[in-house]
Amino acid sequence: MEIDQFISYVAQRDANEPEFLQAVSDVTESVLPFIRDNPRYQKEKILERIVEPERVVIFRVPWVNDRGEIEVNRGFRVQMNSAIGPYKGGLRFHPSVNLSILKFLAFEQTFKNSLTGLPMGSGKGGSDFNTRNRSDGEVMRFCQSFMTELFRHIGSNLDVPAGDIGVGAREIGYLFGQYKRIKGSFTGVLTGKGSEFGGSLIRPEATGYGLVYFTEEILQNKGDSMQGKKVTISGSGNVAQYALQKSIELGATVVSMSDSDGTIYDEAGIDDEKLAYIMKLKNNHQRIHEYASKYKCEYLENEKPWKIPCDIALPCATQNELNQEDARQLIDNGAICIAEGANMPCTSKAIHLIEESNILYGPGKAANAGGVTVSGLEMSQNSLRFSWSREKVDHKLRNVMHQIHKKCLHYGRTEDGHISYEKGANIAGFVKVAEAMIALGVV
Ligand SMILES: NC(=O)C1=CN([C@@H]2O[C@H](COP(=O)(O)OP(=O)(O)OC[C@H]3O[C@@H](n4cnc5c(N)ncnc54)[C@H](OP(=O)(O)O)[C@@H]3O)[C@@H](O)[C@H]2O)C=CC1
Ligand SMILES: O=C(O)CCC(=O)C(=O)O
Repeated sequence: MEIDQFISYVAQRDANEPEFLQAVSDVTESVLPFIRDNPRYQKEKILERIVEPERVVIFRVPWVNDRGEIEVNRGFRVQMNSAIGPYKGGLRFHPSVNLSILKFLAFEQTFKNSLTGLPMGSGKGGSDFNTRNRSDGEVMRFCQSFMTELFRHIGSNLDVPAGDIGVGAREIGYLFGQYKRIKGSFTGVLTGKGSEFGGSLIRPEATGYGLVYFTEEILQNKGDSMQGKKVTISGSGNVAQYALQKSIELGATVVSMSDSDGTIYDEAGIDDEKLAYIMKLKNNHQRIHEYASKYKCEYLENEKPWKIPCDIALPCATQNELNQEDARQLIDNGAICIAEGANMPCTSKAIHLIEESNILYGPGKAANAGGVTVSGLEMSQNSLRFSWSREKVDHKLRNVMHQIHKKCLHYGRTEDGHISYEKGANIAGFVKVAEAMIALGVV
């Protein structure tokens, strides 16, 4: 089968799902030639099966706001693939959430979770609920209503959600509280929990730290490192904050952060004290432009950070935030590496340009796998009824990122001898799930 043929087969069934089609197309480009060389995957129709979620649940989420009015949101859970373990993946609360976005995220999660080497299948869920400008009481009532339906579809051996955009420690706490209340039992049904009630140390830091560990791996493979590099980061949420913290710890200078209103450009570099201010700001749902007023740096209203000259760009906000033009600008300004903290932040055209330009590219499913890795470790600790130290979890995280890098090298060599991390991550993620699906029969 040709790539175009397969994409039109998927497009016929999922015509109104552009983000999902984009993710499928990116993966198919790497995986289809590999399948041609291994015809049993074709005979078993693995690709046709892997793009079809095992189950999708869509539900009504009615709740009462602070003015006593009823509001209604839509809830989703996409249970994508359970061949190698229980469904696992975050919940996103953002007004843009729809089925296409959640299916692309769940699809990416299939390959990412496989790459970690841990026994986790894939899923993703969420709601079009906007947490911005909502009181804690409103967020709590929304989360309770959301879980009042979701609880019947999840379980510690069935489906274990976590956070994503708009779902942090506060939301996970409310969701877990409601699950525990309805079920009357205390189980590890969510990850990213507070450390007081079963959460793993290092989970908040894990995606950002893992991203920088992976970036350091791909640089070291070229005899280079983060030391002394100028880094631009987009976003200012969970992933961005800890990517920044680890980058400065490894000797880099980070000069930007952003939110959906604009970008701050601090040429002097954002140090630990300034980061503490950003954490306080963002964790209180304020805007990043406040930083520019306080530290008297440049604020680029309604702009992304990609025109700022840098060595390394770490997109950590959202999908399709770095397009072909942005990639061109980064390359022309001398960037040597782009590694994805967000899921699918680079458009397909941007990826093609980056790969053709031979600068280093760390695809999200490898580079941001640290978050779900520590979620997997949280599940292990919950099963053991035990908590590991920060050092132990961090050591395991670092080792998983090292192993993911090795898998990318193994499958990522191209005909001209260079390493495509895109190809390597897609094929390495695919093989484990495909083998499990074959072993489990046609289910
Ligand atoms: N949390 C995790 O463990 C993992 C997260 N990821 C991915 O990382 C990315 C960031 O997630 P996370 O840090 O957890 O989320 P947060 O909600 O903590 O932060 C999201 C950040 O991205 C910005 N943002 C969100 N949507 C948009 C948009 N449409 N345009 C511009 N900026 C936007 C937000 O700005 P604003 O405040 O203005 O909304 C905020 O700064 C996502 O792609 C997520 O899927 C990947 C792996 C694991
Ligand atoms: O920790 C998890 O289960 C999922 C994290 C996540 O949503 C992701 O990897 O995109």
